[in-house]
Amino acid sequence: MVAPSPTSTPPSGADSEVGRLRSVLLHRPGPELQRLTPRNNDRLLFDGIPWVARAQEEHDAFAEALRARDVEVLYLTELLTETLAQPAARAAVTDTTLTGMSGRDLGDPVRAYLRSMFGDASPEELTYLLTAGVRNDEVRSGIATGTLVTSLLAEERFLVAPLPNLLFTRDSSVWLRDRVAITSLAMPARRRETQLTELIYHFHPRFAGTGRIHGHHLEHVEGGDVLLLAPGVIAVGVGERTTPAGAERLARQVFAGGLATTVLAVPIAQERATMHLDTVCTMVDVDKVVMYPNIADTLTAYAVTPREPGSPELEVAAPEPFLVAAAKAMQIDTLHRIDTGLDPVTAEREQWDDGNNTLALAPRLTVAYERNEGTNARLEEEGIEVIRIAGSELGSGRGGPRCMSCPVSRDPIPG
Ligand SMILES: NC(=O)NCCC[C@H](N)C(=O)O
Repeated sequence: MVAPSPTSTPPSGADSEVGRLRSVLLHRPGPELQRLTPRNNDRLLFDGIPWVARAQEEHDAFAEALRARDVEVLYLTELLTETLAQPAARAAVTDTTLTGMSGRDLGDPVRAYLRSMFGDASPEELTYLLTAGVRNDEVRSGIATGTLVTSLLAEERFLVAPLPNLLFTRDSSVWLRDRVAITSLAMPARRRETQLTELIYHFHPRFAGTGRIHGHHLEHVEGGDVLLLAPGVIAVGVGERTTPAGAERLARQVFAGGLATTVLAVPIAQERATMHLDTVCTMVDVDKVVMYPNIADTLTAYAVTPREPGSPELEVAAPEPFLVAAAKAMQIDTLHRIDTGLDPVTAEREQWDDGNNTLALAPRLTVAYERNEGTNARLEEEGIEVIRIAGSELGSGRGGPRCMSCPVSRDPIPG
């Protein structure tokens, strides 16, 4: 059994996008990516079949770039394995994986077989089963009783689905000040991810005492839609993933918890290219965003505030241009915009390749994919230091440095 690591520094959470990054949760791509095939990649939300060894090299270089700037890197699978050393955690994850919606297609004999497979597995093996999934042919040969499920389902059909999008740790939890929000993912291929993040935050000693909000069973909210524009000001994209009801629920919770005073609900097109707000806009300084110019002039925001301090009733203002509403809520004169690319075609290409999806390590210091040369050059012209990373394979899941990271501790921004 793996002993849980001792509680080190309790996470302080984050109240901005650009405060000095101290600790971050990543997921090194692993065997779950080996499960992608040309027949299932669309359903599993990948645009192609990544070369896994190269994706791991790219990811290791990303993690090393963070460590070189004194950022602590936590790995999701390590935390999960440590969590699974606890019998209560194993029991909880076995139930959520094999019963309810996730286990709906199993039938009793297969469920019982998988239950005993999970029960016999070491924490490392269980982590593997939970992330890489279990295919029918991996069960069919071992199961003793006759079952229609293993007989009729195709060999390559997953009985426990693989989770290739674990790579994008941004989406499955988000820290709001010292509280962590367990999100609720909209796409069926990703729903189980938050069962795992919820398990880690609930059971791992490192997070003992951390307050949690939201939950995987509530209205859809994805972390890629949540931008901490300034302390107390949160923008929430509402589109393909986060629903209006999700944004509304999150607003109520952050107001009730004293975590924010304004939430800006930002409608974004319900398309794959703009699946999250952080695919079109991320912060690179306390008053600067890198933004997709083709939508910059039409993006709007509805400012949501509590009707009275402490009241669960909300006041929803009329929509305003996003940059105007954001600057007003942040109490600054202007939220400056740096465009992705100089012309609409370069902008569209680089937006698609996650040129907007940057991860700030501090004000004016950001990590970006090297391939987005136009955008990176513009960032540097504006005084932003860009740490370039390779992402030819990582990018096949359509996510950049921000999507691949969940900040667990950031310093407050210097006053
Ligand atoms: N915040 C993000 O934009 N995350 C990227 C998620 C990509 C993943 N393949 C998905 O479609 O959900």
